[in-house]
Amino acid sequence: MSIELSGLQKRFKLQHKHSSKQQQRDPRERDGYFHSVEHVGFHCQQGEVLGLLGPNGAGKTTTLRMLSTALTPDAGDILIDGQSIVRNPILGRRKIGFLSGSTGLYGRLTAKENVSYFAKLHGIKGKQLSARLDELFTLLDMHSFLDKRAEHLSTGMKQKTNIARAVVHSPSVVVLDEPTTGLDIMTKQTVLNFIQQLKVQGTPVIFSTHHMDEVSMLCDRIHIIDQGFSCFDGTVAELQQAGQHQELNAAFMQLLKRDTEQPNV
Ligand SMILES: Nc1ncnc2c1ncn2[C@@H]1O[C@H](COP(=O)(O)OP(=O)(O)OP(=O)(O)O)[C@@H](O)[C@H]1O
Repeated sequence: MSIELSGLQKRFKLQHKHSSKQQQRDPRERDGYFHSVEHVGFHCQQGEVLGLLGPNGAGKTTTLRMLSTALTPDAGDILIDGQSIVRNPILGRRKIGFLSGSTGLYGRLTAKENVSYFAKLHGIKGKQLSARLDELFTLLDMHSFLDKRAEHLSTGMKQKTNIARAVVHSPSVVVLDEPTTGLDIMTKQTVLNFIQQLKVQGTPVIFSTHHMDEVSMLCDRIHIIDQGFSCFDGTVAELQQAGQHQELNAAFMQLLKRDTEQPNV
């Protein structure tokens, strides 16, 4: 099981014309388009957890949305076990479990009904369904709120339900966009343990984060995107070396500083 992204590009047509020359322009705004992702590529193998890092607006969510097939790349390809999910998005939806920041739950349905509903859409039923639900509800510690309607769930309960929903069909690859944002310490730990469990099972996991503690705890490799470009790929030790700091936040900032000073390096 492996996933490989190469030469990804995505631009969005701008609605407004940028007028004043004094207004500071983002270098990615050109020819009436905003070039969110200019050149991004990385891979993730079986049993590997890849942390996707980058400053706000770098292009992480746009990249992950292409991975989830919600957006079609303008250029580049995404291969799962050698098969293109850009050319075959239905295959992509089956193979990838995607948690986005804005995944909505059906407010009138309970947590359990929400997850079951998505399982049934993937054709899971009967004993297989009950076993899978039970496994996920235990791993994500959801039993205490399964019968509450989604509209009455707390942020953490909603996030656990969203994660269960995203992975209910046992996808080959799991992609999580900032899975721990807004969670309390215990809920965050449950989510991190869940990612660790996926790793143990051999499922490649790609997740975006701004938290270096999660990176050092979980990630086999780190991929950094800056201003739409892939600018680093390596282990935690390699990031420390490249950024000339043991402390990961400092290494990250040093690396980006150097990267903006020498854009072609
Ligand atoms: N539909 C769109 N139209 C125009 N610009 C867009 C669109 N979607 C994203 N962008 C721009 O692309 C850039 C990258 O956005 P993206 O959400 O991928 O960043 P990010 O790395 O996930 O940031 P954050 O860490 O803040 O979540 C941003 O400048 C954003 O404003």
